[in-house]
Amino acid sequence: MGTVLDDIIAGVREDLAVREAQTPLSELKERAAKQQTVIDAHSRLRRSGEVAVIAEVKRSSPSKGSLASITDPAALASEYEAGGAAVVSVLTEQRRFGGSLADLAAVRAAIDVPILRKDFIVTPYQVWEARAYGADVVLLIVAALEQTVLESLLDRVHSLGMAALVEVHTVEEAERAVAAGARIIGVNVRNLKTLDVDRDVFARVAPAIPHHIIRIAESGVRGPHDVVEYARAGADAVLVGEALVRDSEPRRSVADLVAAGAHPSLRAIRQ
Ligand SMILES: O=C(O)c1ccccc1NCC(=O)[C@H](O)[C@H](O)COP(=O)(O)O
Repeated sequence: MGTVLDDIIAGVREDLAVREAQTPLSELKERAAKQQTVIDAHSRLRRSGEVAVIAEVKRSSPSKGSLASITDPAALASEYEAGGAAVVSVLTEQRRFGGSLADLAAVRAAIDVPILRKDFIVTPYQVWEARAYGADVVLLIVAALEQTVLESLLDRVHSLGMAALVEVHTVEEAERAVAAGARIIGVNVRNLKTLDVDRDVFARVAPAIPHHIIRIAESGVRGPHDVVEYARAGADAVLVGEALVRDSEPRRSVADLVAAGAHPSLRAIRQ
């Protein structure tokens, strides 16, 4: 029996085959050429003395089922932007997360901060899709990719002027990400094979990531306290989904997380 991650990727590949049959790569490239220039995510994610917040648009998940209906993803993303999010993450996987490329396009039309296409990217076609629908950053999950595929996808992303959030869960995966040339590494404290969340994973894995690489703590943020804990363990940024989509005041909650990450007590640690 496959892991949750294997099952998700099998579904992603089936859906991808349908889209590839419907939309030739040449059409995606034409659409990509009409997009505004890629927005630089690096400079937004590493600000001296501050922890950046990546706020996620996510309707459901394998671990929690339905989280929020999110009838207007653009309106939610605008709230995140107004609250001070450095980057907005949009889940585009449909089967397990309820997302779509239409969500990505709608969010792109509404906000000016960089957008992360959060999906299970296994082919260059999906990188072109991300750019064609307005993303500036894509997620590459080390556990889902052979090393040579990871390296060639990273090259494709960088050649388009985009950024890649290279996601790891173990020290070994972090070493693979560094060897592949990752410039941004996210430590997901959720094990994508078991779905267990263990916030201590970040502190164990982060030391394997050199300081010139941006370090992001992904998952398990419940409020400002977790931002501070991740910052103390070396995070440049945090990625937050569930806590924000379930919140009745997402703008204020993002602002609270941003304020926690900018607290003067963290400056000494982060400079
Ligand atoms: O969220 C899941 O259940 C999940 C399962 C399998 C693969 C990926 C999954 N989630 C993606 C993420 O890692 C999160 O959306 C992201 O890090 C935010 O996490 P959280 O703040 O805990 O919602």
